[in-house]
Amino acid sequence: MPPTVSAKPHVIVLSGPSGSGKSTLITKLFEEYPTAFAFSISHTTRSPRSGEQNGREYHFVSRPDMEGMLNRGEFLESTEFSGNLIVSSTCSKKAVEDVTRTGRICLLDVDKQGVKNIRNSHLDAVFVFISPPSYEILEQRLRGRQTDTEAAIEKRLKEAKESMEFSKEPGVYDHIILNDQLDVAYQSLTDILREMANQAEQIRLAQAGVHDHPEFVLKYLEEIETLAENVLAERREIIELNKRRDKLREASRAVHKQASNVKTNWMCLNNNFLAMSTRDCKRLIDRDFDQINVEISQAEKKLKENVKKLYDAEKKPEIRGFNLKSLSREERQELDQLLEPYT
Ligand SMILES: Nc1ncnc2c1ncn2[C@@H]1O[C@H](COP(=O)(O)OP(=O)(O)OP(=O)(O)O)[C@@H](O)[C@H]1O
Repeated sequence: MPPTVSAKPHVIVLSGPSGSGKSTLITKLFEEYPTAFAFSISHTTRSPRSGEQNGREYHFVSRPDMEGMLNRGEFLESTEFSGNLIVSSTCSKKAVEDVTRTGRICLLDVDKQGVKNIRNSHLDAVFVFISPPSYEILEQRLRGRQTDTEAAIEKRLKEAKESMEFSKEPGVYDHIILNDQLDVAYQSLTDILREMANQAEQIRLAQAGVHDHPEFVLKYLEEIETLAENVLAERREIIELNKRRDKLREASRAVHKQASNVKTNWMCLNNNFLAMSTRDCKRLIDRDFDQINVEISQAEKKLKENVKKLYDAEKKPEIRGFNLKSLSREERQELDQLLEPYT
């Protein structure tokens, strides 16, 4: 029997000033969860551009049809570009349903008016505001992107002020994510969305009917295998780094233990033997030690992330346990001193 899960619609409304990093975060989200999220397809009264297909980039509709839909209240929000009489809607109710029915989480990237309209629409959604660290940094990012004219930047900055004020109103947003360090902001976003993404995965699995679609199972197993291989590779890397650190530790002990009148040591570097003063030897070993400690903590962090991805895919609960970290140079020196009488 395929798993049974509630098909509760999942919708995320993402909003924030232009340049606050919505697209950057969404791109990362699609990379990590390639199938869990999707945008709804908007309706527009403009004509298709070359290469655009009806129902893929947009639902292309006539102005009277669009007005009919607007009058019947079929849109959650809409925007009118008055100059050329084009009406675009980022989300018709049906377009949202088309996404959620497939078990995917529907992402809506809307401005503050869109947020207001959707809040009033009784749609069951999570509202997330992406905030830049400051107005000045927002300006720098908009300029750095090099996609807008000076006039467009001025307009975006003016609107940013309004939307940042709006975000402070109580009851509008469920979460406000400060996008200062991208990784930290992304982590906050995925903390909010992970549970929803996992549920969406289960809904899709249930709807795909695993018995009727063996290719779905195969794809899932391949995904698990790739994630498990990443975990193994990272573990191997940590073992190798630890071996190198043990060798350095031995070398450090040997240098510290030798008689005080020994001034020169032979160091083996990449198959070459070099004569070095004891001071330089110690300095080199300490530097390598610090470097390897950094590499080990980075590898351990990556291992944790890879294990988490694997567990997420397998729907296992998060592991909680010891948080082992490498000894600092000072801690190692103290330990060496303590162990001195026994070595
Ligand atoms: N945390 C960050 N640190 C530094 N630069 C960032 C960060 N987040 C995003 N950026 C950069 O800021 C610029 C604007 O980001 P992005 O295009 O994702 O914003 P946006 O909110 O999607 O804007 P729009 O609504 O106009 O599409 C991009 O050049 C992006 O690389």
